[in-house]
Amino acid sequence: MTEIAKALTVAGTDPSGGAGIHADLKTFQEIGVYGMSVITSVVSQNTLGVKSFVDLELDFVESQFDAVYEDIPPDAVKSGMLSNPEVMALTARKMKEAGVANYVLDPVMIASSGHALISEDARVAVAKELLPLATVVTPNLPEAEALTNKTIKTVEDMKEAGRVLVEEYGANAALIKGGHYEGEADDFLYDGDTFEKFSAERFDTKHTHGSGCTYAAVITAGLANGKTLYDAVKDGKAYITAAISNPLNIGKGQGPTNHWGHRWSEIHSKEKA
Ligand SMILES: Nc1ncnc2c1ncn2[C@@H]1O[C@H](COP(=O)(O)OP(=O)(O)OP(=O)(O)O)[C@@H](O)[C@H]1O
Ligand SMILES: Cc1ncc(COP(=O)(O)O)c(N)n1
Repeated sequence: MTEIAKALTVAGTDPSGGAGIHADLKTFQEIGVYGMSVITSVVSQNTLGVKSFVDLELDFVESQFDAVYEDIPPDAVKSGMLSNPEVMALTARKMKEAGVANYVLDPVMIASSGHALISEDARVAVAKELLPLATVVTPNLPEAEALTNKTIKTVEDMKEAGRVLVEEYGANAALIKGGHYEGEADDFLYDGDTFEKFSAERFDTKHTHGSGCTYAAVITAGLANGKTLYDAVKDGKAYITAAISNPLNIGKGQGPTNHWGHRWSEIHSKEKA
C-alpha cells in the first residue's frame, strides 16, 4: 500500500479561495500530500480586501487539534493566521504535546490589502512562544521588521533580520521573503550557519493574493515528504514563481495565485488535444 505523507495547516479562512486554509489545502493536494486543517479564525475577505473576521473559541480550536492528532498525526505542520496571543500559546502547547518535528511558521500579520489580521500584542507572542519551535519562519519584509524591531532597506538588512530571528529568538531557520523588496524577487534562507539565496524574476502582476501562504505550504509539504529544508524551499520557490507567472486573472482586486501554475502548460495541452 502507498504511504502518503500528511500535512496540517493551522490558519484562518478565505472564502474567495486564494489565501489561508484554502490556499494551503489546494497546495498540499497539488504536491501529493494529504492535507488537514485546524481553523483558528473565519475571515470574510476576497481579492478586494478583508471585511471582518471571527476568532473561534480556544476550546474549539483545541478540540480540532485533538481530533487530528488522535486520528491522523501529521508529518509536518504549518501555521498561518493566529490572530491573538491566546491562540498562539495554545498552538505552541499543542505542538509541544505532540512533539512536532517539522513546523513551518508563517507569521501572518497584515493582509496584502493592508488589513491587520493579528492584534499588536500578538507580535510579542510570536517571538516568545512560537519562534523557538519553528523549523523555519517565513516572514515577508513588514513581518520581519515587526518581529525584529528593525527597519529593512537593504539585502544586508534582510540577512540581519534572519540572523536575529535565529540567533536571538531561537528559530531553527528563517526565510526572509523579498516580495515587498525592489528588483528581483530574492528570498534569503539562514539556518544559523549559512545564507542561501532563492532568486526569481519579478513579474509585473497584481495577482499575488496568498503567495506567502502558498509558498509556506509547499515548504511544509516538502518537509512532510522527508525533504531537507533547502530542497523544500527550492521547490517552494519554483512553485510560487510558476503560480505568480501564470496568473488566473480572476477577482476584481489582487487576484489569487495559480495553484496549477507549475503544470499549467500540461493542463492547456490537454485542453487542446
Ligand atoms: N511580483 C512577483 N514576481 C515574482 N515573485 C514574487 C512577486 N511577488 C512576490 N514574489 C515572491 O512570492 C513569494 C511570497 O513573497 P512575499 O514577500 O510577497 O510574501 P507575503 O507578503 O507573505 O505574501 P502574501 O502576503 O501576498 O501572501 C516570495 O518568494 C517572493 O519573492
Ligand atoms: C486567512 C488568511 N491568511 C493569510 C492571509 C495573507 O495573505 P495575503 O497577504 O496575500 O492577503 C490572508 N489574507 N488571509
